[in-house]
Amino acid sequence: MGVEGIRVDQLSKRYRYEWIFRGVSLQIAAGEKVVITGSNGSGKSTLLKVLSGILPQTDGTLHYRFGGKDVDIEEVYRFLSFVAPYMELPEELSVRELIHFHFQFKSLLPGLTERDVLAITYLESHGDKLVSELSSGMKQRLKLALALFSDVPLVLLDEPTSNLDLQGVDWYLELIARYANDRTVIVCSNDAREYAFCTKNIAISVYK
Ligand SMILES: Nc1ncnc2c1ncn2[C@@H]1O[C@H](COP(=O)(O)OP(=O)(O)OP(=O)(O)O)[C@@H](O)[C@H]1O
Repeated sequence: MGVEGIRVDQLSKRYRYEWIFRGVSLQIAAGEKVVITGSNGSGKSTLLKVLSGILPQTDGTLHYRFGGKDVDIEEVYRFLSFVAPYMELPEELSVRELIHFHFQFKSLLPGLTERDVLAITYLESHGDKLVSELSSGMKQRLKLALALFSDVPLVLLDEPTSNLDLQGVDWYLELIARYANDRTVIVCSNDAREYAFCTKNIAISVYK
């Protein structure tokens, strides 16, 4: 029986002739908090996308085990939520509609309601606004809340505090502490504040 979490063996990714990372082997246990660090353009987002199953690797293998079962790479999206600057929200829905829509596909964490999601994101008075009408910080809070309030074992966060002010960063850290305790979190970041809770560091430069 495998260990709960993610196991990666000799993972490599190349875009045309450019190797982005080579020979990444690691084990991420269930509940572990991991940060991927590296300079701009070093491959953090690429590694996160490969770990999520969105992007195919060039070489190597990925094994996922969640809820006591091995999970196929094609099915892994069901077990994760993903926040990234390059992932857009549907702009034509209202905030309330988007929350309702999202939680038809992912279960809400037990004990929470869609109304709680609005309240916790401080968007109660903006529920009828279109997503396109939100400020960039409001959109980021909404993205983070949809991801962290989804009942999934794996949360992937690429630059989670982009567009957040200092208060927003504190809000995000509280959310992680309160709702992500028992879940695996992988953060791509170069901002120490947003990964202070991480206990394992994957430095992309090691795999060049
Ligand atoms: N779809 C693509 N096709 C070809 N090359 C790509 C593609 N996506 C990314 N790259 C290249 O892969 C390298 C790593 O990009 P990536 O976005 O993973 O870096 P990053 O560490 O997340 O950067 P940043 O800190 O700026 O967000 C860059 O050289 C980039 O140009």
